[in-house]
Amino acid sequence: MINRCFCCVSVDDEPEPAAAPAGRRRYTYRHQEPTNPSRTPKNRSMEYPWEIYSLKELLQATNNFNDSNKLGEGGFGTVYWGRTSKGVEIAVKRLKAMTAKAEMEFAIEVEILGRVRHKNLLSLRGFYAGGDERLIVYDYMPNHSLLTHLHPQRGVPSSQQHQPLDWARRVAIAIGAAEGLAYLHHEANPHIIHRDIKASNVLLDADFVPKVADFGFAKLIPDGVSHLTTRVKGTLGYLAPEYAMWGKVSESCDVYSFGVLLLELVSARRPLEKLPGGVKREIVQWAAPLVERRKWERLADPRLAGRFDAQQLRTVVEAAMLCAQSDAESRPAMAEVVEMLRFSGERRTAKEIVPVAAASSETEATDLDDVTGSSEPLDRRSWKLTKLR
Ligand SMILES: Nc1ncnc2c1ncn2[C@@H]1O[C@H](COP(=O)(O)OP(=O)(O)OP(=O)(O)O)[C@@H](O)[C@H]1O
Repeated sequence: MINRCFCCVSVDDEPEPAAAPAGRRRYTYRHQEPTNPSRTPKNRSMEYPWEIYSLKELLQATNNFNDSNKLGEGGFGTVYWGRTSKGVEIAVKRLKAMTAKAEMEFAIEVEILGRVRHKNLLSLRGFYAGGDERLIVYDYMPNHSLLTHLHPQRGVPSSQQHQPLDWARRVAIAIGAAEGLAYLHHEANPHIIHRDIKASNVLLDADFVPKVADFGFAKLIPDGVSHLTTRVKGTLGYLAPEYAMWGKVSESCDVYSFGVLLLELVSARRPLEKLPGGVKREIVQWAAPLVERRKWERLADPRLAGRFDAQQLRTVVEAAMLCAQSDAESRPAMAEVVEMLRFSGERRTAKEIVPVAAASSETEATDLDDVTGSSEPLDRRSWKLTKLR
């Protein structure tokens, strides 16, 4: 059900709350995010400022939604770059068609983004809703989505493809995105499940600070409810098994998707690969045997050419594998993931990172020893052991 007053939209698409409040863990993770008092909101009834734009203003800003302003296209809309009369760069998502589904996405996005603010979440600047036109205005992210930095972009000449992200940047992106998600799960009130965590929904600002975006599929979780049963939305390759099969959605579905995203970030492999013969392989299936055999270096993006911190890589991959466990109950909470990743990020500064390619080929011959030797079970206990080493 959508309440169509967009300054107090309430959204509820066919939830069936399955109450299991007993034993629900509570986390005290807090981010330090001062709101900017210098901004004068047009809407003072909201905790966070956003504006109701006029159509004229957004037409002017985007040069009448000119094709040359197009940033990209998603399932529900096309996104355009624009500049406001005050000189601010914006991204405007224009809904393609006024279907009930599209309007639902619009309402959810505006509702959720209007109530959250965090350095790692894409900020809502405002919206326009009139006639058949639905427009959402965001901060413009000059470094586009993480996806464009990990995989070659179709139709883009090789000279214009992004340079590979260096290791320090990848770790910082992992930590930032985890913090944004932890805020949604543990701090936002009510808690929010994103439901579509993937590389194209992590945008990068001018300093490559990651911003989790695209809340069109998000769910608000009433207090005391551990999961909801709902129609499956999201993207193949990132879906937690219990969600894909039974539509059971909880914060741990996001944790699973985040695990897939971490593996993608480290390896630059697609979450779902088509093997010769048409068989599809998930990134977790690709990574698991390498993790079991402790072949950490083989998990790294070849374009890094060995320039990564091997210990840090191992910690990030371990965190990813914990997140992407098929048993939802065994997955860590995002607050724990943040802790694991922060620990890995603090281990070394970028300057200390030395190429390990030579070292990895040297260790190849002795790698087999690891299979029977010092391998520990990969669980939270093993992560704690790693941390203590
Ligand atoms: N604030 C922004 N700044 C810069 N680029 C953006 C911004 N918001 C979206 N984009 C770009 O616009 C394109 C379309 O985004 P959109 O969120 O509509 O779809 P998507 O995430 O690519 O696909 P899907 O609909 O499956 O989620 C993406 O390439 C994205 O990188």
